[in-house]
Amino acid sequence: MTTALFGDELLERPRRELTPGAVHVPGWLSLTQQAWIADRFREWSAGPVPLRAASVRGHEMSVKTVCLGWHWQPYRYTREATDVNGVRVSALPEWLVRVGRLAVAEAYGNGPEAAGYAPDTALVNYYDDAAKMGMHQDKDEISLEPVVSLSIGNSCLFRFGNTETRTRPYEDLTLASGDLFVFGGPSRLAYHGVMKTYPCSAPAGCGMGAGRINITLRVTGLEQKESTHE
Ligand SMILES: O=C(O)CCC(=O)C(=O)O
Ligand SMILES: [Fe+2]
Repeated sequence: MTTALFGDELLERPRRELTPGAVHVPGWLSLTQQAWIADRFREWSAGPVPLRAASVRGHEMSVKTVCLGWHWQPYRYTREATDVNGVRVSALPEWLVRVGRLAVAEAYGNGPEAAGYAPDTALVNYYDDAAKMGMHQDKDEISLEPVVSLSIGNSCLFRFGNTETRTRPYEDLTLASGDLFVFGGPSRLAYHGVMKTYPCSAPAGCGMGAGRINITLRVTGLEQKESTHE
């Protein structure tokens, strides 16, 4: 059927600004880009700091995370993964900084904000079929520059709310493989979470046979330079 070949996905899921500064762009990454990033994910997962579930008050999160540039642990950033193996995390690759700039340009237009966007960390989350993430704010960064989110693999039910409470008003939307979501400006500190993922929903060719990955690029606002003597 040609409707499978030329699907209505993008018509059904138009690009949209949910709240001021929060922009969802479905299908932003091509399948080739997704599969290439999925390969990088498998490399990052092996170390120097392996993919792990962070512990919050003694309980492991269901999501597993590997970090680049800065290591996130509840609720701070360090260069060394002191809660895992004490080793320094890999540098944030230049190509991800570039993807971040392209993403901000896509969301807000190709102006000075995009040109000056300089993420210094990436949190790469892996969700198995049971994993979810409760409503939270991304507020361990000093900077209020936008967060850029990229999703690959299975779709999820993403909840994006308001800056005041974990509760309504919020909106539920699907983040599918290849989707871009940028939240900045008045929405930068909005509560958000992943209610569930949809097993077996990943498109063929995206590079993820199972599970979902989400990469968030962020500006920590911590020291600018990586020290050069290490
Ligand atoms: O997986 C997602 O789409 C969101 C991840 C997230 O909110 C986070 O890492 O802080
Ligand atoms: Fe978050």
